[in-house]
Amino acid sequence: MNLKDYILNVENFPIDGVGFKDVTPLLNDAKAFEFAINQMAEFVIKTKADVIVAPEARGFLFASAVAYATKKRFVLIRKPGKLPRQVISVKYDLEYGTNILELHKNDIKPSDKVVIVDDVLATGGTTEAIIELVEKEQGIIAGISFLIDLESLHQKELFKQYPLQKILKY
Ligand SMILES: O=P(O)(O)OC[C@H]1O[C@H](OP(=O)(O)OP(=O)(O)O)[C@H](O)[C@@H]1O
Ligand SMILES: Nc1ncnc2[nH]cnc12
Repeated sequence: MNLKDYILNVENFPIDGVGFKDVTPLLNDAKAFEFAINQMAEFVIKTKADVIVAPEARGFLFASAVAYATKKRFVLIRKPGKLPRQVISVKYDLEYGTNILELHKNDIKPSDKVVIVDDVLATGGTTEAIIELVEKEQGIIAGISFLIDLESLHQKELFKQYPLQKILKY
């Protein structure tokens, strides 16, 4: 199966100059979604991580399915004001704007082995923010899995110090 057949490029969304990778056709196809989740799950098992961490909103779609498939704990990273208990926060830059991400305090325990799952790697700002949040809680990054890598938007070596999965490259 060629998963690229299920990713649409939408020009000038959400702002002029951005080529937006729309993953909804992949989610709309049960076999394509299963195929993608199985590849991510294989990678997550190899990392021997204890915890899967992912950012809202699209990250949740993939990470919760991978957490279910691998029987791993799932910890949420959310945009500001969404998590009800005490949080730690970081600010970061996106391909289209800036953002803040938050993690519930104590969701990650010291020495937890953490794998980050997300749909798209663009500038890497989101993932860098997640790494900062995890490391503030003394978690250890055991791997990072992306469905899509937009290679022109970041340096080639980005995150190479970690076990890294990039299923589709553009
Ligand atoms: O590598 P980066 O430049 O940080 O970009 C990648 C992030 O951007 C998208 O999320 P977005 O913040 O658009 O939120 P959404 O999932 O709620 O649409 C995507 O799901 C990644 O999390
Ligand atoms: N070009 C893009 N397409 C889809 N998601 C993104 N997140 C950041 N940049 C993106």
